[in-house]
Order: sequence, then structure tokens, then C-alpha cells
Amino acid sequence: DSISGLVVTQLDIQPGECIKVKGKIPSDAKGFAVNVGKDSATLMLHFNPRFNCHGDVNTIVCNSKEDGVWGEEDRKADFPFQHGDKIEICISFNETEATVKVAEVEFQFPNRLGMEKIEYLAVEGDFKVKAIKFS
Ligand SMILES: C=CCO[C@@H]1O[C@H](CO)[C@@H](O[C@@H]2O[C@H](CO)[C@H](O)[C@H](OCc3cn(-c4n[nH]c(N)n4)nn3)[C@H]2O)[C@H](O)[C@H]1NC(C)=O
Repeated sequence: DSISGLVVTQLDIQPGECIKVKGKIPSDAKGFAVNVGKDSATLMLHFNPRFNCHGDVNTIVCNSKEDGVWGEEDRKADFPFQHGDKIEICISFNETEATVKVAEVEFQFPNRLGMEKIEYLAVEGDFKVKAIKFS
């Protein structure tokens, strides 16, 4: 249902390890998403900054997806992004929550599915990936 960007499968990211995605936000970006989980249908976290899409303006929407079904959305208060920004998004998790660190701001999202490892990473929408790093 979306124009697929970068997809990485067969990962084995454990609690406490970091996924770093560096890239640039195009000047005309409407929105992008970073998805991590088991596969495209089972996501621990859909981290979806929206500049102007789906009726949202400058809002980060987070959600989970279980067997292809979206969970309850969680809209964040902060929006530390601007068009043209070069950013690094760091995602880590433990048994209770996923953490997203970006531009000195930290977001938490519950590990609703109790996932014990991340096997899948996808970046969708208006984001030009420059590097990914697993540490
Ligand atoms: C008010 C009307 C009913 O609620 C709306 O329902 C929409 C459809 O479910 C919600 O948008 C989905 O929200 C999901 C997260 O909860 C996802 O963000 C979903 O987009 C999936 C997606 C987009 N893309 C994508 N790839 N490339 C681009 N440009 N976009 N890839 N996957 C969006 O289509 C949208 O967030 C939701 N809005 C509210 C305020 O609840």
C-alpha cells in the first residue's frame, strides 16, 4: 500500500542495541515513516513524522501493526523536524518499550507486541537514506 523505500530483513537486533538511520528530509516532504518489527505486517513501531499528510500537519504519529492490522495511534507533542534537515534517527527497545532518539528529543512507544528482537527495518515516504548502522 505504499511506495517502498529501503527495506532490510533477516536482522537480529536484540534489546539495548541501536538501529541508526541517517538521511535527509527533502524540502517538499509530506511525510515519511520508519518501521521496525518482525515484517511489514507485524510492526513494533511505525514512526511516522507528518509534515502535511493524512490530515495532519507537523505531527509525529506512532503506531504498531499486528498481522496487518494497525493498533491505536499515539500522536507526539514534539515535532523536531524541518524540511531540508539532515537527521540521524536512533531506535532501540526493551521488553516494555521502543525508544526513538532524534535531534536531542527522545520518544517512547510501548512494546505492545512484546517483541524480543527486531528482524525488519523499512523506511518509506519522503526521506533520502544516506546511511544505516547497527550497533
Ligand atoms: C480521520 C480519519 C480516520 O483516521 C485516519 O485514518 C487513517 C487511515 O487509517 C490514518 O492514516 C494511516 O495511519 C497509519 C498509522 O496509524 C499509517 O500511517 C498509514 O499509512 C501507512 C503508510 C503510508 N506509507 C507511505 N509510503 N510512502 C508514503 N508517502 N506513505 N506507507 N505506509 C496511514 O494511512 C490516519 O492517521 C487517521 N487519522 C486520525 C486523526 O486518526
